[in-house]
Amino acid sequence: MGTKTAIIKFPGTTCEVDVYKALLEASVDAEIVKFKDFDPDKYKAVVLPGGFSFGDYLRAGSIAASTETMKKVKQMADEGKVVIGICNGFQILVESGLLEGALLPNLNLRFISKWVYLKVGRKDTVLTKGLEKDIIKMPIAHAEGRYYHTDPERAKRLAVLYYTSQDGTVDEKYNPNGSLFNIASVANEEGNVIGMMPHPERASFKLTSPDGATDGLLLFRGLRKW
Ligand SMILES: NC(=O)CC[C@H](N)C(=O)O
Repeated sequence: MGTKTAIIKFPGTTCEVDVYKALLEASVDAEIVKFKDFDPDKYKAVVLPGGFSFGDYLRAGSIAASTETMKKVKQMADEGKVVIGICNGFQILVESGLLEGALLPNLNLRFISKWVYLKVGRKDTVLTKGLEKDIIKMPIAHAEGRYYHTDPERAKRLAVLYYTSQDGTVDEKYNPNGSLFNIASVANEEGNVIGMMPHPERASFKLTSPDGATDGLLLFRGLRKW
């Protein structure tokens, strides 16, 4: 089995270079791979970065979800390897059934781009295990990020990050898109498959964060430790 992390690029993926640089900063050995060239045996982990795969046609993530590539990613997940979806990557993971729930259009039907505070609900996942902070800060940038699950109890069980105030109050006031229970991220039970709407790669460098926040890097270091 390979030791590298694959960053998979579909047509329309836009965040692969940012993710690559952030993983490098977190000392994770990674490379960008075009979706058709992806060979699962070469990797121990996969990141599906953000963007607009296949132009977000039908629903964001739905066309990428039906590719042969995602069958291979599912096989990796079943073997216990790591699968991480960021923003459009999260949309692909729910569309392909690797994660439960759905990502609906934002309640205000607009693309929302802003920095948010996030409360960490689960510390048994690849990205949050051993995380020293309980509240982290990162930007969101999406039009279809309203998390929904038909079973509210399951949603609570699987939730990893919640939109919150700076001091950790989870309230509708701090819900940017209408997500169920303010959920910004969910993982599977095992914690090896995780999706999140916020962009950790955009909060990994002091130079490009408004107040020097590098909480995204803490999450990527989780992958390194795992
Ligand atoms: N930043 C992104 O990954 C964009 C997500 C997605 N295509 C949306 O607009 O909902």
